[in-house]
Amino acid sequence: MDATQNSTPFEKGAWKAVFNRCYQPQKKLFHRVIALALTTAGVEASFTLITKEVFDEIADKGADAQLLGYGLVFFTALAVLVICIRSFIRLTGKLSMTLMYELRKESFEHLQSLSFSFYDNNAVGWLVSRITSDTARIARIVAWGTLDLFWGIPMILAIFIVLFVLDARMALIVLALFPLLAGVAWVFNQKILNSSRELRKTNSRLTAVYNEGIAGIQTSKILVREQQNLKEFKVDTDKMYGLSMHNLLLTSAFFPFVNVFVSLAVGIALWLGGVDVLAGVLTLGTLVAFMNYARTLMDPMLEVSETLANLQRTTACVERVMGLLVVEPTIKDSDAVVELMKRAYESDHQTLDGLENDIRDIEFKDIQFSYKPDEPVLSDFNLKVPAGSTVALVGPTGSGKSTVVSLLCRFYEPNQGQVLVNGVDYRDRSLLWLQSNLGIVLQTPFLFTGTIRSNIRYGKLDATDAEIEAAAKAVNVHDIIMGMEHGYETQVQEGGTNLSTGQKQLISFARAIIHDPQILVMDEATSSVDTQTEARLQKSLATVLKGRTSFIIAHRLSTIRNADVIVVIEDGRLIEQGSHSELLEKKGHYFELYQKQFKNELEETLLKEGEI
Ligand SMILES: Nc1ncnc2c1ncn2[C@@H]1O[C@H](COP(=O)(O)OP(=O)(O)OP(=O)(O)O)[C@@H](O)[C@H]1O
Repeated sequence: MDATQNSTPFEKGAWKAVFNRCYQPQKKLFHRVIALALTTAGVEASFTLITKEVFDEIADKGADAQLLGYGLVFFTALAVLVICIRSFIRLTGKLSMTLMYELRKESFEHLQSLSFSFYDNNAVGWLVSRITSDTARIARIVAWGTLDLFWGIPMILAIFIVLFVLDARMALIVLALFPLLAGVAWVFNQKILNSSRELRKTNSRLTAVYNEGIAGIQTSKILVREQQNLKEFKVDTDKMYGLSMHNLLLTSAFFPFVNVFVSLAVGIALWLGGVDVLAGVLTLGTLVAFMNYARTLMDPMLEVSETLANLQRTTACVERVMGLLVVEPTIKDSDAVVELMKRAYESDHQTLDGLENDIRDIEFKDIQFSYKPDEPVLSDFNLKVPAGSTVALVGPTGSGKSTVVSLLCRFYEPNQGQVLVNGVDYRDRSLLWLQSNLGIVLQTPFLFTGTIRSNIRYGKLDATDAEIEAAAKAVNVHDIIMGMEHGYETQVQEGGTNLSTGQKQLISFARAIIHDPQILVMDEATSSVDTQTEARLQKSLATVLKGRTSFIIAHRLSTIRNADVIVVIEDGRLIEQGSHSELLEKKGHYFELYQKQFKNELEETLLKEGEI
């Protein structure tokens, strides 16, 4: 199942699912919040009854009225109320934060397990919103909504019952007004709901404009787009302002309306009750109780209707987050492999799946692959590589070179055909075994926030400092790191903005080889590094590639020339394969490519080497 921006697979039962997920691990906390909500409702409702008794006592006994007992009960109830309020604020806050943490952790862990194809369909910004704002909203509404509903509904019921017990006729008259109030409140809520929805949409657009404006500031400046950006930004901010004002007007009209309405109910109670008190059929205490309850009833009613509206407003968030959590990774270990891994674990086998660890050869056999149906990217792709060889993948842009290495790394799996490791389909081996034997250097190096040391350690979490330095030395970046003020402890800023692309590239190279992978995948990316870094990379390459099976998307002639096998790909097909001299001799596609693309580079190199 796929959770894309445009569709959520969880249309029904999303609330039930999210509530179960939240409730099960936090049962105790939920029960405590519910107990506090019920106690608070009971205590609050009892105040009016105490007042009634005081009035009746005074009306009955005049100056002889005994009020001390009532005072004590009143203060005890007050003390209990204060303790309840303090406790529910603390516990509901704790519940809300715990739920948010758990939902975020679960979503994040789940996202990490998903396959690349999932990320092809879901933008990063959209996913970040799900993990941050949606989870926070859900946690808040689940925790505080539980409190409000378990306080509000029992309170409303208790007041209804007391009013009927006190005087059924008056209770009916006062309560007859409430369906009207509920109707008007519903209309207001719908209007506020619609305008809030529109407001949120505009806000998302505005955030996107902000993001683009800031992230793409350099491009905007170069293209002199600032004025246009400002114009677009103004349209959205004006709309946001208008919608916010509309929302404010609705809300500000709603509360005075509610107040007028409640006062009307209280006035009717006063009028009818007053006549009855004068006629001696109603006690003064009961009249006061009626007026108080009619007023008090408003709070739980408003709270419950607000909570229900919030639940409705949050349904879309719940569907999105739950939709995300039910997406299954498309690439995972089969049941048979899981069984193999279980047996290997029990027998303490050296590899995760109990099969041989040393890679002897890798073969792409009759591979057909497409990212989207009916748009083939690789067709009839066949290639067998003995261990220890360096394979250079060359070909025009978009020909399928990166796709070949994505399939090798099992980021995607072939639609047809097989990738065989030692003659065994890699789907019959543990995914973790394969990926822990891979070292990857991408075209655009990515470093995490943290120190340079921790970034290299990502490649082998238990690496010692000596191993980290050895890896850095192997790729010729040790002296660059030592030249920095804080050496290996230098902090890498978000996105590695305080390092040059070349430095990032070399550090990610050290990270890729620290765990001594059997297979190394490299996107050479000469375009993004300066000549000095290129020279460093070049120097280290011979040592690093030794004894490994390497797949290099090669841009540099020197790498291509030194590769054991050059594979020429065009339109997703392997059209030529051989060593540099073999392919030149053949005077085919590689020769043509060489003439067009690499000859200038070769001449420059030869000039440098003084050969001509
Ligand atoms: N994630 C993806 N989803 C859909 N199509 C993709 C995806 N990645 C690549 N493609 C398409 O597959 C084809 C091959 O792309 P690939 O990146 O493998 O080519 P390449 O030879 O590595 O190109 P370059 O040298 O420019 O990096 C291209 O048409 C590309 O648009």
